[in-house]
Amino acid sequence: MSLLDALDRARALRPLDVALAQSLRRLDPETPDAVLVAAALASLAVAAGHAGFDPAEPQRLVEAPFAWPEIGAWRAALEASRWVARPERGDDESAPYAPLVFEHGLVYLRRYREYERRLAEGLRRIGHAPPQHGAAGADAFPADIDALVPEPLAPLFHQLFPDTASGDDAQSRAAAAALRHSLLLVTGGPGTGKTTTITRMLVLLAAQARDAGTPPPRIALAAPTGRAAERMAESVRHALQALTALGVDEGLCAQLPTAGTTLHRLLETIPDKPVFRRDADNPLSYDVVVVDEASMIDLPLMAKLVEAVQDGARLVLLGDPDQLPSVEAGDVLAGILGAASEAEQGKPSVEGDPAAFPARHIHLTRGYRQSAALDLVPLAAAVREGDSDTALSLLRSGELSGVHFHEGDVDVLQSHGKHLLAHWTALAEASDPAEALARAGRLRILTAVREGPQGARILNARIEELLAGTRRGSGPASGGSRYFHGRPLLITENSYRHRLFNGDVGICLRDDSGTLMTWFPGDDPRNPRPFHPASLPAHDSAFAMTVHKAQGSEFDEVWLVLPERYNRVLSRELVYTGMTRARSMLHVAGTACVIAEALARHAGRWSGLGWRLGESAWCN
Ligand SMILES: Nc1ncnc2c1ncn2[C@@H]1O[C@H](COP(=O)(O)OP(=O)(O)OP(=O)(O)O)[C@@H](O)[C@H]1O
Repeated sequence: MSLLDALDRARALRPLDVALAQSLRRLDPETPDAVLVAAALASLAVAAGHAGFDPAEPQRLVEAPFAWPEIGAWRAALEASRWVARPERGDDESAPYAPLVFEHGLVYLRRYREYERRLAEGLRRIGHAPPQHGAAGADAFPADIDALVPEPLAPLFHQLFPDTASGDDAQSRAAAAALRHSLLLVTGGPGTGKTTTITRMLVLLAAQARDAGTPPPRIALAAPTGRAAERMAESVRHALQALTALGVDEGLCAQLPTAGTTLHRLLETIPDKPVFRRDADNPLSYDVVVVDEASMIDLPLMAKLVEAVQDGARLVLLGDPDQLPSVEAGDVLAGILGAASEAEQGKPSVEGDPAAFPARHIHLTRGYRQSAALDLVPLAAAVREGDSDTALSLLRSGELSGVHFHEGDVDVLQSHGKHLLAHWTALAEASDPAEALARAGRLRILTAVREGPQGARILNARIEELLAGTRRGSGPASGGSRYFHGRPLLITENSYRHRLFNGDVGICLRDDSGTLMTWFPGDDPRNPRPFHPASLPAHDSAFAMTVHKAQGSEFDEVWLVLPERYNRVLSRELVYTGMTRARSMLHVAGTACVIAEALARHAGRWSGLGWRLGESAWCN
């Protein structure tokens, strides 16, 4: 039996992966099995979040033991195949007749290789163009931040960044760099001031335009999910309030947008098409595009975003590189950051050097949001570094304020049901939908997986049962309907018609007439938007949700529930992302063994973006 058939029989491949390989076999029955298997695995790799597949490590995709081709022979078969293109240079378009590309050790589906190439090209285009708004051209990192700030802006700069004088204020450094560079990456953990810094930078740009007598910069604030866009806009509004309180010119502050949008909305989706209205031929009419939660953006979306940024505009990407990468083919942020760091270390100046990747990367480390109630910093650092000994001893010590470890607890509903249930029953007692939504955000169970006893699906079903038990006898309307007063709902697909997006959470409540409606946050937090449950896009209960779905959200109290046994979705990024969703209290339930196994695993992805953006792309 061929390896392809063996993999298919063992259900190691998806039907789509097998269909791709079989179509190549049909078109050319002489196609070697090794090439067919590589095609199927390149397709499977995309579903697992990779851009391509490395034939040197097939077991990273398929754990079960198979007789994989010897790597030298496998590469030789790929190189000789008519189905496999081998572009000479990283920036050459690959031949359209070949469905596969073998490049820099990775086998790609052509479409994904092209996304990577187009993304690299787009990032270079943006980075190399001097920004139309603001001063262009600069030394990389002079010791004196003031040297980066044009003279007339200096007083405002010091008003916005009073700590600049200390010389090591990363926030002012980021803003000063942003004034001069078109492509800026600002990274840091939660609450390190990414949004605050960028808001101040945007005020500087507005001031610069005003001084120059040019129109104010057109600014877009966007994020991959509706919830993340909303949170970002909220942070911008807070930052602006703080600035006006500091005496910063209100007229300048008023020029900044105070609403965010999803990337899909920004780029303007076309129903049932994988392309957007906004693209290279019809670019976005913004001078500055600020995108939050960049770690969540997958390769195709990032490629399309970058292509739609007009010449001379700025692109500012904000994100936390230690969070989970996007579910879809990605780890795009990691690739860009890798190349940006190399560019910084290797080159004193990027101007005029076409080979260097022209991005500025500032990493913010000082946390400003830390609530006195939650001491997460040392634990998050140990998790990020994969140091399970330290993480476990911190968890066990009980010394971190607000952090509770329920070691070995595999059923939090059994052990802490009373506390948890009290929270959910209180949702039904809220005086109005806005209050109920605010209460719903106070506590959330986050799971690593969807299926299994510690998965979101079973936990939600059990919680519904428990709540039905508490409601029994409280009136005829409390019967067995899936939609009951006080049930929080999680939207699981984007619906532009409803303005509801994957990850949005609403709550079912009866209105004044007794009709059960589902309420979702609106533009005005005091006025949630009601929808009839039957009209909603795909949804689930939201008592418990996966860490993946919770990306971009925060809750006062998080219960991070890990599976009893190791599961391959576990990684240090997943644990870090789950923990850092907590604002004031974190509970971790799981075994030491599973935590150690999770922290040993890095959710890294196969991607060629790093080298493509680096110099090697130009001499491949
Ligand atoms: N330099 C500063 N001095 C004092 N407070 C600050 C400073 N920078 C940020 N903050 C405060 O820290 C909090 C978090 O800031 P901000 O929302 O900008 O962080 P963030 O990195 O964007 O967070 P997240 O990743 O959660 O979106 C805000 O309350 C903000 O006012």
